[in-house]
Amino acid sequence: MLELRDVQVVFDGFRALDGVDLTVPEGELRFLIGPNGAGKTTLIDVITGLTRPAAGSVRFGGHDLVGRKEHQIVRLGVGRTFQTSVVFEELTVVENLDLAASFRKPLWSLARRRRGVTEAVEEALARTGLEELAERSAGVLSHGQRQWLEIGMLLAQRPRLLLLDEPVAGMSREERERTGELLTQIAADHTVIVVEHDMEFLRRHASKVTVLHEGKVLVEGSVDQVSGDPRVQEVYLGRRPSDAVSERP
Ligand SMILES: Nc1ncnc2c1ncn2[C@@H]1O[C@H](COP(=O)(O)OP(=O)(O)OP(=O)(O)O)[C@@H](O)[C@H]1O
Repeated sequence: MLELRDVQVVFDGFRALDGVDLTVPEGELRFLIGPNGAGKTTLIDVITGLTRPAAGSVRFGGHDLVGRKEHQIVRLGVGRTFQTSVVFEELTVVENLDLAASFRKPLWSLARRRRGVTEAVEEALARTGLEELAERSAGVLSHGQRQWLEIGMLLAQRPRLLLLDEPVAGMSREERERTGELLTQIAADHTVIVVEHDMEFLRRHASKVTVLHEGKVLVEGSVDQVSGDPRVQEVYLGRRPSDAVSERP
């Protein structure tokens, strides 16, 4: 379980997070939305140790995360994707997965490792449906396949909590659908937090949504509750039209 209490992040006097409380039980697929600058990425940065909060607590699986280094938080089972790609284009799909899997391991185990594909890599390939492309260079993947590879790289690190930043951005309709199914499958045995703007995607795949606004949790609930809430409609007015949550299909 992930639990944030009264988390504050201040950049040069500006409150990027202003008292965030958030509880995500184990095995939940939680979506995080909010207008530009609401604090979504900052929230992920705080959980993963990239940004240290000025106040508040972040607990995960019985551990206090505040003050820990990023790699220590990875070892506790927290993994994230970034908006920018971390895939090595000149390596194959399986080599990228293998490299990602080795990040969490101590050096001695790498030195002793047998040749061949580890169980974690095998599993990541199967889950993301990339088996057929395992030996292809990552540089030739389509945009969607590359995003799945990044999710696979995260899975290969065997995290318990996955934080995904806009995983369906730029994907085709069909790729978005597959990604939605993939996230639902992953959430069967992981806790997953997804930052996503695409309301149509949320309607199809989200059960619980947290809306951030000006560094605070504005509303939390089902997609229907959230999109029907006048406060949510108000904060999205005049912003990116694609974010207009009042639109109905
Ligand atoms: N390192 C930083 N230094 C100063 N200000 C920052 C820093 N990081 C973020 N901010 C500011 O904090 C606020 C929240 O930013 P954040 O990136 O968390 O928002 P977001 O909800 O992820 O937005 P977006 O949808 O645009 O990605 C913004 O006003 C941003 O300009």
